[in-house]
Amino acid sequence: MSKLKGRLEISSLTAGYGQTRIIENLSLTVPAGGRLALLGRNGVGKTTTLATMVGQTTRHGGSITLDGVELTKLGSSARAAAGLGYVPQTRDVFRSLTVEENLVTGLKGRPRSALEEAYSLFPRLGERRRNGGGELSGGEQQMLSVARALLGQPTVLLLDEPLEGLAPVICDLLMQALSRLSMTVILVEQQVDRALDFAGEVVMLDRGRVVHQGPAAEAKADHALLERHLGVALAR
Ligand SMILES: Nc1ncnc2c1ncn2[C@@H]1O[C@H](COP(=O)(O)OP(=O)(O)OP(=O)(O)O)[C@@H](O)[C@H]1O
Repeated sequence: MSKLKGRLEISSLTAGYGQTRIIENLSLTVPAGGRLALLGRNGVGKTTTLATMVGQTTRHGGSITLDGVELTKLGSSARAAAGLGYVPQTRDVFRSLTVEENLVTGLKGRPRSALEEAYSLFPRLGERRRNGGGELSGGEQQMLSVARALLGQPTVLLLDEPLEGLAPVICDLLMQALSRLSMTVILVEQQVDRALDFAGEVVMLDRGRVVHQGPAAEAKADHALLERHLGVALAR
């Protein structure tokens, strides 16, 4: 049997935009198949952390390895080829292409029959395969964005606020689909309760630095911790 892939290790990472440093000396490890919630108040650097992993920021120091392969020396497309899948906050949907055409752009050389994986994960996309990307609801666009990333068969999936602006029933549907995945996932999310239910581990950021790291279930029960670092009060 082949060894499970997708061990991500970030060590002393400092990065930002040009000379502006947003994340400082950030270290975290996610085991192969692990699920990490990356949480923090607005503007603390969560998006910047994910964007740095995929090579879209200025890195000032530190390393990022995926299964021992140093990613920082690679460009964005080589990182994707190495196994990183990224669903940005902006939802990567081509509005002028149909759902199916959008999905085809994610095939990365795989046969067209692989599209059935996307339709089986999100039957709604199958029903709307001939609709334009611009005609979709916010929830359908998010499904499309996630499904397209998955068609590339990533070993690590990076999700930036996938639930933003979605109705609770659609959030349920999306989280159910995500919980069926077996790869490594880093989830940035403002819906703290859902993120902690999904993840095994949590990392909390404040002003670009790690201020808490530990099991998600313990964090969920520690209301003082959640209040201190996230400013949220979950229902008891
Ligand atoms: N392209 C950019 N150029 C310069 N500064 C930026 C850029 N993008 C973000 N920033 C700044 O970096 C800081 C961190 O932003 P980031 O989007 O990473 O935070 P976040 O934790 O993801 O916040 P949110 O929850 O609001 O998405 C903010 O001060 C933001 O203004």
